[in-house]
Amino acid sequence: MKMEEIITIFQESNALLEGHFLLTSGKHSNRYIQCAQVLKEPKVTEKLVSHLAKQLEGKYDLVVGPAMGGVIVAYEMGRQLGIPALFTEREKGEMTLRRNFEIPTDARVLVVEDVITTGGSVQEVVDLVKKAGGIIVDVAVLVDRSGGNHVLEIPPISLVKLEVETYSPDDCPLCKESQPVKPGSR
Ligand SMILES: O=P(O)(O)OC[C@H]1O[C@H](OP(=O)(O)OP(=O)(O)O)[C@H](O)[C@@H]1O
Ligand SMILES: O=C(O)c1cc(=O)[nH]c(=O)[nH]1
Repeated sequence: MKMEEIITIFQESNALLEGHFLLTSGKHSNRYIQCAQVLKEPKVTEKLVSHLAKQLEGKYDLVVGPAMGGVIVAYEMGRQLGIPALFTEREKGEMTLRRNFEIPTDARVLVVEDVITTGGSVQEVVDLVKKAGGIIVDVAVLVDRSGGNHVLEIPPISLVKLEVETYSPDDCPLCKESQPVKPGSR
Protein backbone atom coordinates (compact mmCIF):
# COMPACT_ATOMS: atom_id res chain seq x y z
CA MET A 1 0.00 0.00 0.00
CA LYS A 2 1.61 3.24 -1.13
CA MET A 3 1.74 6.36 1.04
CA GLU A 4 -0.35 8.29 -1.54
CA GLU A 5 -3.04 5.61 -1.30
CA ILE A 6 -3.16 5.99 2.49
CA ILE A 7 -3.34 9.79 2.27
CA THR A 8 -6.11 9.49 -0.35
CA ILE A 9 -8.11 7.30 2.04
CA PHE A 10 -7.85 9.99 4.74
CA GLN A 11 -8.76 12.74 2.25
CA GLU A 12 -11.74 10.88 0.79
CA SER A 13 -13.00 10.08 4.31
CA ASN A 14 -12.97 13.82 5.09
CA ALA A 15 -10.60 13.06 7.97
CA LEU A 16 -8.17 15.86 7.16
CA LEU A 17 -9.68 19.01 8.65
CA GLU A 18 -8.43 22.56 8.30
CA GLY A 19 -9.23 25.38 10.71
CA HIS A 20 -8.08 26.34 14.19
CA PHE A 21 -8.01 23.51 16.66
CA LEU A 22 -7.31 22.98 20.35
CA LEU A 23 -5.49 19.68 20.77
CA THR A 24 -5.42 17.26 23.71
CA SER A 25 -2.00 18.52 24.77
CA GLY A 26 -3.29 22.11 24.96
CA LYS A 27 -1.42 23.04 21.77
CA HIS A 28 -3.15 24.70 18.83
CA SER A 29 -2.99 23.66 15.19
CA ASN A 30 -4.37 24.60 11.79
CA ARG A 31 -4.96 20.93 10.94
CA TYR A 32 -6.75 18.09 12.67
CA ILE A 33 -6.87 14.45 11.68
CA GLN A 34 -10.29 13.15 12.58
CA CYS A 35 -9.47 9.44 12.46
CA ALA A 36 -13.02 8.51 13.48
CA GLN A 37 -14.06 9.44 9.93
CA VAL A 38 -11.74 6.75 8.59
CA LEU A 39 -12.41 4.19 11.32
CA LYS A 40 -16.19 4.37 10.85
CA GLU A 41 -15.72 2.15 7.76
CA PRO A 42 -14.85 -1.36 8.99
CA LYS A 43 -13.35 -2.45 5.67
CA VAL A 44 -11.10 0.61 5.56
CA THR A 45 -10.07 0.05 9.18
CA GLU A 46 -9.29 -3.58 8.39
CA LYS A 47 -7.08 -2.55 5.49
CA LEU A 48 -5.18 0.18 7.33
CA VAL A 49 -4.62 -1.90 10.47
CA SER A 50 -3.47 -4.84 8.36
CA HIS A 51 -0.90 -2.58 6.71
CA LEU A 52 0.27 -1.36 10.13
CA ALA A 53 0.40 -4.96 11.41
CA LYS A 54 2.74 -5.90 8.56
CA GLN A 55 5.36 -3.58 10.06
CA LEU A 56 5.23 -5.32 13.44
CA GLU A 57 7.82 -7.93 14.20
CA GLY A 58 7.20 -8.49 17.91
CA LYS A 59 5.30 -11.25 19.66
CA TYR A 60 2.45 -9.91 21.75
CA ASP A 61 0.09 -11.37 24.32
CA LEU A 62 -2.32 -8.46 24.16
CA VAL A 63 -2.97 -5.08 22.63
CA VAL A 64 -4.01 -1.96 24.55
CA GLY A 65 -5.27 1.37 23.23
CA PRO A 66 -6.59 4.50 24.95
CA ALA A 67 -10.25 5.48 24.56
CA MET A 68 -11.69 6.84 22.45
CA GLY A 69 -9.34 6.94 19.47
CA GLY A 70 -7.43 3.77 20.35
CA VAL A 71 -10.45 1.52 20.94
CA ILE A 72 -11.25 0.65 17.33
CA VAL A 73 -7.58 0.39 16.38
CA ALA A 74 -6.89 -1.93 19.34
CA TYR A 75 -9.93 -4.07 18.62
CA GLU A 76 -9.08 -4.52 14.94
CA MET A 77 -5.41 -5.16 15.70
CA GLY A 78 -6.37 -7.75 18.33
CA ARG A 79 -8.74 -9.39 15.84
CA GLN A 80 -6.06 -9.61 13.17
CA LEU A 81 -3.31 -10.82 15.52
CA GLY A 82 -5.62 -13.20 17.39
CA ILE A 83 -4.94 -11.66 20.81
CA PRO A 84 -7.16 -9.87 23.37
CA ALA A 85 -7.70 -6.13 22.93
CA LEU A 86 -8.09 -3.92 26.01
CA PHE A 87 -8.70 -0.22 26.28
CA THR A 88 -7.82 2.36 28.89
CA GLU A 89 -10.01 5.27 29.97
CA ARG A 90 -9.48 8.48 31.83
CA GLU A 91 -11.01 8.85 35.27
CA LYS A 92 -10.75 12.42 36.53
CA GLY A 93 -8.09 12.96 33.90
CA GLU A 94 -5.99 9.96 34.88
CA MET A 95 -5.45 7.06 32.48
CA THR A 96 -6.86 3.90 34.05
CA LEU A 97 -7.81 0.31 33.34
CA ARG A 98 -11.45 -0.24 34.19
CA ARG A 99 -14.07 -2.94 33.50
CA ASN A 100 -12.01 -5.60 35.29
CA PHE A 101 -9.43 -5.48 32.52
CA GLU A 102 -6.17 -6.97 33.76
CA ILE A 103 -2.64 -7.08 32.44
CA PRO A 104 -0.96 -10.32 33.53
CA THR A 105 2.55 -10.02 34.96
CA ASP A 106 5.14 -10.11 32.16
CA ALA A 107 2.47 -9.96 29.45
CA ARG A 108 4.02 -8.73 26.19
CA VAL A 109 2.00 -5.70 25.23
CA LEU A 110 1.47 -3.81 22.00
CA VAL A 111 0.12 -0.29 22.60
CA VAL A 112 -1.83 1.20 19.70
CA GLU A 113 -3.40 4.58 18.99
CA ASP A 114 -5.12 6.39 16.14
CA VAL A 115 -2.99 9.56 16.11
CA ILE A 116 -0.18 11.05 18.18
CA THR A 117 0.87 14.68 18.48
CA THR A 118 3.00 14.85 21.64
CA GLY A 119 2.67 11.13 22.39
CA GLY A 120 1.61 12.09 25.91
CA SER A 121 -1.58 10.04 25.90
CA VAL A 122 0.21 6.93 24.64
CA GLN A 123 3.02 7.40 27.17
CA GLU A 124 0.36 7.42 29.89
CA VAL A 125 -0.81 4.03 28.62
CA VAL A 126 2.79 2.79 28.52
CA ASP A 127 3.26 3.88 32.15
CA LEU A 128 0.01 2.21 33.17
CA VAL A 129 0.91 -1.09 31.50
CA LYS A 130 4.36 -1.13 33.07
CA LYS A 131 2.96 -0.33 36.50
CA ALA A 132 0.54 -3.23 36.11
CA GLY A 133 3.49 -5.57 35.43
CA GLY A 134 3.30 -5.78 31.64
CA ILE A 135 6.21 -5.45 29.22
CA ILE A 136 5.93 -2.87 26.45
CA VAL A 137 7.12 -4.48 23.23
CA ASP A 138 5.94 -1.92 20.66
CA VAL A 139 3.90 1.21 20.17
CA ALA A 140 2.07 1.43 16.82
CA VAL A 141 -0.09 4.28 15.55
CA LEU A 142 -2.00 5.01 12.39
CA VAL A 143 -0.89 8.64 12.14
CA ASP A 144 2.22 10.19 13.64
CA ARG A 145 1.97 13.97 13.44
CA SER A 146 4.63 14.54 16.10
CA GLY A 147 7.38 15.42 13.64
CA GLY A 148 9.63 13.40 15.96
CA ASN A 149 8.91 15.76 18.89
CA HIS A 150 7.19 13.25 21.09
CA VAL A 151 7.63 12.19 24.69
CA LEU A 152 7.46 8.46 24.02
CA GLU A 153 10.21 6.36 25.54
CA ILE A 154 10.17 3.99 22.56
CA PRO A 155 9.90 5.15 18.94
CA PRO A 156 6.41 4.65 17.56
CA ILE A 157 5.81 2.53 14.46
CA SER A 158 3.38 4.39 12.21
CA LEU A 159 1.34 3.89 9.09
CA VAL A 160 1.81 7.47 7.99
CA LYS A 161 3.78 10.47 9.20
CA LEU A 162 2.24 13.89 8.55
CA GLU A 163 4.04 17.20 8.83
CA VAL A 164 1.64 19.47 10.69
CA GLU A 165 2.25 22.77 12.45
CA THR A 166 1.39 23.02 16.12
CA TYR A 167 1.59 26.17 18.24
CA SER A 168 1.74 26.85 21.92
CA PRO A 169 -1.43 28.75 22.90
CA ASP A 170 0.61 31.84 23.81
CA ASP A 171 2.19 31.89 20.39
CA CYS A 172 -0.65 30.82 18.08
CA PRO A 173 -1.03 33.05 15.00
CA LEU A 174 -4.55 31.71 14.42
CA CYS A 175 -5.77 33.12 17.75
CA LYS A 176 -5.63 36.63 16.21
CA GLU A 177 -8.52 35.62 13.92
CA SER A 178 -10.64 33.10 15.83
CA GLN A 179 -11.23 30.96 18.88
CA PRO A 180 -9.97 27.38 18.53
CA VAL A 181 -12.44 24.52 18.31
CA LYS A 182 -11.92 21.27 20.17
CA PRO A 183 -12.84 18.19 18.13
CA GLY A 184 -11.51 15.58 20.59
CA SER A 185 -12.96 14.50 23.92
CA ARG A 186 -10.31 16.25 26.02
O1 LIG B 1 -0.24 12.64 21.40
P1 LIG B 1 -1.14 13.51 22.22
O2 LIG B 1 -0.64 14.92 22.34
O3 LIG B 1 -1.48 12.89 23.54
O4 LIG B 1 -2.51 13.69 21.40
C1 LIG B 1 -3.14 12.64 20.75
C2 LIG B 1 -4.34 12.16 21.52
O5 LIG B 1 -5.45 13.02 21.25
C3 LIG B 1 -6.55 12.27 20.74
O6 LIG B 1 -7.40 11.84 21.74
P2 LIG B 1 -8.32 12.82 22.62
O7 LIG B 1 -7.62 13.11 23.90
O8 LIG B 1 -8.79 13.96 21.79
O9 LIG B 1 -9.48 11.90 23.03
P3 LIG B 1 -10.53 11.06 22.15
O10 LIG B 1 -9.74 10.02 21.41
O11 LIG B 1 -11.39 10.50 23.25
O12 LIG B 1 -11.25 12.04 21.27
C4 LIG B 1 -5.89 11.05 20.12
O13 LIG B 1 -6.78 9.97 20.01
C5 LIG B 1 -4.76 10.79 21.07
O14 LIG B 1 -5.18 10.04 22.20
O1 LIG C 1 -3.32 16.26 19.30
C1 LIG C 1 -4.52 15.93 19.26
O2 LIG C 1 -5.29 16.03 20.21
C2 LIG C 1 -5.08 15.42 17.98
C3 LIG C 1 -4.61 15.84 16.77
C4 LIG C 1 -5.20 15.32 15.61
O3 LIG C 1 -4.83 15.66 14.48
N1 LIG C 1 -6.20 14.42 15.73
C5 LIG C 1 -6.64 14.03 16.94
O4 LIG C 1 -7.57 13.19 17.01
N2 LIG C 1 -6.08 14.51 18.06
